[in-house]
Amino acid sequence: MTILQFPKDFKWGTATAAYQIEGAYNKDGRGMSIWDTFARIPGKVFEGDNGDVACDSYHRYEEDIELMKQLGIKVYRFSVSWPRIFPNGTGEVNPKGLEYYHNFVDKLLENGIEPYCTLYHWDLPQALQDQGGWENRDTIDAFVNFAETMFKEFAGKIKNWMTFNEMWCSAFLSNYYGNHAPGKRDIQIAVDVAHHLLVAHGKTVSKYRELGAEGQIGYAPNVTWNEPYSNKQEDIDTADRGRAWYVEWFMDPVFKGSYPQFMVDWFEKKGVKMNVQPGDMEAIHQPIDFLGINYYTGGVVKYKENSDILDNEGINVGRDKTDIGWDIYPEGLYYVLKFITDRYGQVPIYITENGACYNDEPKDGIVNDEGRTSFLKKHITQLHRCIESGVNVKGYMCWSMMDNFEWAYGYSMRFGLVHVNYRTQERTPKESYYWYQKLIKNNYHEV
Ligand SMILES: N=NNCCOCCOc1ccc(-c2cn(C[C@@H]3NC[C@@H](O)[C@H]3O)nn2)cc1
Repeated sequence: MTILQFPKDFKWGTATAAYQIEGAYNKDGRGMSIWDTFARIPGKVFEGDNGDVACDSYHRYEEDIELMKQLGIKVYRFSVSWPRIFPNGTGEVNPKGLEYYHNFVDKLLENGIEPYCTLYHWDLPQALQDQGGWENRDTIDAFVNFAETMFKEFAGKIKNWMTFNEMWCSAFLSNYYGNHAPGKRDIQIAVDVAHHLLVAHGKTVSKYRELGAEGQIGYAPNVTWNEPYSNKQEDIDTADRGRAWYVEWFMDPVFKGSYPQFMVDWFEKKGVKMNVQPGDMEAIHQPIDFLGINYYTGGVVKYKENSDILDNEGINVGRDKTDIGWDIYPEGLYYVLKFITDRYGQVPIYITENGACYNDEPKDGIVNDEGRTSFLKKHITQLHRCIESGVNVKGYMCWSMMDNFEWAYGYSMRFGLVHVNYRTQERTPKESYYWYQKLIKNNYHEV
C-alpha cells in the first residue's frame, strides 16, 4: 500500500449552491430568479422539476450543518441567492435575506467550518433579466452593488469569496446551447454575456480591494481536458479550441489582460464581434488571491466542420461513464491543472467542484454508491499527483454535500455524498460520505 499524504493545512470541504438546495423560493421576501422562471417553462427541466422546495435547506440548514460537522469538513462552499438579498436585483435590501445568511454562517462558524461564499451561482434576479440581464452592461454595476453589500454585511465572518461560478455555463450553456436559464441560442449574445461577466468579476475584485476587506477573493471557472482523436493538425487544433473555450477564454483576460487571440480569430471567422469597451480589459485584469477549479470530465474530440461553433465533435472512446453519461477521466484533472500552472503561474488553486453522478437509492438504510467512492479515489489520487509535481493546490470541495436540483436534469441526477428523499426530506449519508470522512480524518489516501 502507498500512502498519499496531503499537506497539513489542506482544506477538505464540500460544495452546494443556493438555488439547488435552499427551496423557500417565495419565503421571507425572496424575489424571483431566472431559474424560477426558466424551470416553469414546459420542457426546459426534466419532468418539470424546479427549485421551489429543493432540499428545503432554508429551513433545514442546522441539520445539514450537523452532517457537515460529522463529516469533518474544514470548509463549506455555498452560494448566496442574489434575489433573497435584493428581490429586485438592486434598490432595497431584504433584511430577512441577510438574517438568513447571518444565521447560516454563524452556525457554520460555531461548528468550526470555514465559509467559502460564491456570490453568483446562476440565480440572476428576474427583475434584472427583464432589463436585459447579462446582455445589458447595467447588470455589471448591479452585481458590484450586490457584492459590496455582502462584503460590508459579512465583514469578519466570511473571509473567502468567489465572484462567479462557471462563467462558461452562464454564458455559453445558457445563451448559445440554451440548456440553462435564460435559454437563449445566439453565439453573439453568449460572447457578450461572457465579457460582461468578466468585467463584473474584475470590478468586484477592485471593489473588494477598495474596501480593504479581510480575507481572499477569487472565482470558480469550470474546465475540461480535451484530447485530439488523431495526430491530424485539424484534430489537434480542435482539441486546443475545446480546452481554450473553457480555460483560456475565462482565464487569459484575468491573468493576462487579453483574450486568447487564436480564439478571437476563430470566433470572428464565425461572424462573432468582440464588443470590448475602452477600459474593460484593464478592469478584468485584477490580481486575484486564488483560483477555484471545477473539474468533472475530459473528452476526445475531432474536427467536424460546422458541427457546432467550434467545429468540434466529441468521440466516445469507451471510457467508463457516470450515471449522467460523462466520461470518467481522472488524468484530465492532472493535465488541466498542469496546463493552468504552466500558463498562469503558481496561483493558489482550490478544487471548488469535483464529484460524480450516481443515482443509487437507499436499501435497508444504506446507500452503496461504490461508483462515487471509486471516482473520488481516482481524482484525489490525481490531485496528489498534481501537488507532488508542484501545482499549488490548497483544498478540495466535493460536489456535492447532498443530492440536489441538477439544473435541466432536475432531481433525476444525484451528485450528493448524502442522499435526499425529496418526498420526506430525509437525509441518508451514503457509503462515499463515510469514505470521505475517513480521508479527511487521516488527511491521506491509501492506494
Ligand atoms: N447540444 N448541446 N449540448 C449541450 C452542451 O454540451 C456541452 C457541455 O455542456 C455542459 C458543460 C458543463 C456542465 C456542467 C454541469 N456541472 C455541474 C454543476 N456545476 C455547478 C453546480 O451547480 C453543478 O450542478 N458542471 N459543469 C453541463 C453541461
